[in-house]
Amino acid sequence: MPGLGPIGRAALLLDFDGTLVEIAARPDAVRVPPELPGLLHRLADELSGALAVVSGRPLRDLDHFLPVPIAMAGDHGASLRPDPLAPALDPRLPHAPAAWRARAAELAGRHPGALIEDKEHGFVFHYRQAPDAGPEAQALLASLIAENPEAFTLLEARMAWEVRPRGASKGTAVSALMARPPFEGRVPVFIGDDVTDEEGMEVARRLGGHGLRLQDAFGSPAVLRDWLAQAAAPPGPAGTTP
Ligand SMILES: O=P(O)(O)OC[C@H]1O[C@H](O[C@H]2O[C@H](CO)[C@@H](O)[C@H](O)[C@H]2O)[C@H](O)[C@@H](O)[C@@H]1O
Repeated sequence: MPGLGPIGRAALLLDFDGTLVEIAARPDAVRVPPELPGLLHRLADELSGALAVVSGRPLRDLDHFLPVPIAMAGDHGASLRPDPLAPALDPRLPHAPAAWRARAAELAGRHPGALIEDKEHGFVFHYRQAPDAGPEAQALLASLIAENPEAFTLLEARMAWEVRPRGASKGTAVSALMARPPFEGRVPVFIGDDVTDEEGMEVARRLGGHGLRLQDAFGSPAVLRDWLAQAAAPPGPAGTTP
């Protein structure tokens, strides 16, 4: 990738869905290339640990898809685990009322293909396989959030609407990561594909780094993975991580 300077000074902050892996029909149908976890592990080693996946996904999903000890921020910054070997930090954010989720589930039940994904503090209404449900879901969730707009906000994602607590975002995750070793003092490079990534990109730029939109800088997750593979040390014998 042109113009970023030596990779060794960077702190890499990578979105997951649509950036490291291609978008799939459902959240659980995402395909992780078998070499990706090992590649991220090697890159993290190369950067003395200054690599984090910063995702809207819960940490449990990230651990499932990427079973390697790297820093992670999940739930759009609401779950932060800067030290891969320590428990996640507890940001004390509010939890969306069960009644809101029940109303959303009732709407999803009327639209075959729509589904609800639970998060630690909120939930997502996915309509990729039920596109007609999108506007109705947006209206319903906006009306629910209007009951407590100081605590929750509605986030537009790719063919999905997410009820998210205020007080955390990919921007807050980037700030928190960059304020501590091994990220501190490095040049943040945030790479994402979605509107939900813009706050992360903005903070990376504000800190003197780069906020890159995958579509403009790489074109596709496969091209990004190739670039990361070139930046990483080669795998050890039989594909093991050195
Ligand atoms: O921040 P990210 O790592 O990009 O996560 C954003 C959301 O990604 C997932 O949903 C999206 O990807 C699904 C699988 O490709 C796709 O089916 C769905 O339509 C997309 O919205 C994930 O399910 C969410 O929890 C993340 O917040």
